[in-house]
Amino acid sequence: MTNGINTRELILEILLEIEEEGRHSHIAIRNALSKYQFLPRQERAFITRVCEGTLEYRILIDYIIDSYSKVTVDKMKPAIREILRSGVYQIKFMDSVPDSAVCNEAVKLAQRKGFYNLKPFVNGVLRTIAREYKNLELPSREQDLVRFLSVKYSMPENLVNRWLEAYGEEKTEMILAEFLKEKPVTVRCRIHKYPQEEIYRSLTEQGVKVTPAPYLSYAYEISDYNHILALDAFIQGKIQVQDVSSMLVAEVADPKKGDYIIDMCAAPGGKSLHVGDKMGDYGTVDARDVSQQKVDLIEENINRLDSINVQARVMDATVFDVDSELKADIVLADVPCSGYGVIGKKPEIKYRVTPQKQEEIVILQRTILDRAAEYVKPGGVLVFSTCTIAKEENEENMMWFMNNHPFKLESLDPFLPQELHSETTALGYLQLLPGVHKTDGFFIAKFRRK
Ligand SMILES: C[S@@+](CC[C@H](N)C(=O)[O-])C[C@H]1O[C@@H](n2cnc3c(N)ncnc32)[C@H](O)[C@@H]1O
Repeated sequence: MTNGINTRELILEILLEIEEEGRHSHIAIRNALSKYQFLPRQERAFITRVCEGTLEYRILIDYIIDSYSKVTVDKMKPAIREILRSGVYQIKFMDSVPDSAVCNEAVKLAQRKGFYNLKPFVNGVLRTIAREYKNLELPSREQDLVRFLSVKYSMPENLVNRWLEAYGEEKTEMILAEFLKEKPVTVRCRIHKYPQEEIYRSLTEQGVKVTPAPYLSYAYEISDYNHILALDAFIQGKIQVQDVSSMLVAEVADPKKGDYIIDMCAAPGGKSLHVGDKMGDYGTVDARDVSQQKVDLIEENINRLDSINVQARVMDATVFDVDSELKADIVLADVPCSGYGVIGKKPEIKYRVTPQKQEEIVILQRTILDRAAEYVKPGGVLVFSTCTIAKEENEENMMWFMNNHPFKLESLDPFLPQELHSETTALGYLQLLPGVHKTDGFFIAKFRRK
């Protein structure tokens, strides 16, 4: 309890918002924490870790609970289920909290939420688990590889199956393990405007731990700070939060001063602002997204970065815009996708995509690619990207695009660091896999109009 706020209750509220109302975890956590700005850093870190960890390890946690509880997780009331899940997460993964404290807090919370009768149940299940979980065996790897990987790495079986098929056992296990590792935040330094040493100094003077990010010299990984909104380098628009994989899009697009660039799906503006920066104060980036709410996010970033060559507007990328026909030097199609590449940062994604939704996503992506193709001027470039590792959204869409539009793939190698060069990058595309590469899962293909 701090300043009248009960930490466990806040955790329960956040988890219910994510599980019951379908809110994205990072948004639910951010909203809750910004309501209670006065919470000390340690408490904020605890709340964030328990919420993220409970979600990340949900399948393993449910396997543990179901092994010791008479009532299975799927039959429990949502609040009791989340109290138990977050309790098991703390017992299994957080040495800093004594098991007895976890049990006591969970029982008190159940009572406060009106489940007086269930106090003995919560107490019994958690105390048994605390005593015995170390003896519990995982499903047998030899008898059922998919189930084993699913429980060990908390990944739904259908996704494990698909990745085993696409990438084989070794890479799949690397990907699964990587998703569970904690990730630092990556930022792009706006070196065209501010010397990198000045940015480094500003961050470290505020106590931030700064380390070089992989692949790009102007990217840093930052940690050990309370709130990014309080960092001078952020407030002054000297840095932009962005994964290195996403920064590679602007590298590959290779804009020239004065280019006209259409970003079909731009919010919150990461790639638009990056290509804008690469053109100095020249050229125009026409940053579009489907709703005013999304465009507001782009505008917030344009204002913070004081960018003069990026303009945001509402435009549905599936609808043909006659005024854009054959006009753009570069079109960015960073299409909506299943997001499997960023499961490490947004763990709820793994529980949400169904086969039907997967098919709908591919149809939407192809519609946007059809429109994007129409806006590229002869000799111009289309960069297609996603933050997923699903083949149907990446390589299969790329092949489909080549068969249906007068474009050819173009090598990415001149724009990528040597260590990312491969047979496919020489052809014109790159599939980044978490654990195999040092970034989120991400796909980039570069096409030039014939
Ligand atoms: C992967 S995100 C884009 C990230 C962005 N390019 C960046 O680097 O910050 C995909 C975006 O597609 C947008 N979107 C979804 N459907 C769309 C449509 N029909 N037209 C335009 N944008 C759409 C979503 O609102 C979302 O902002």
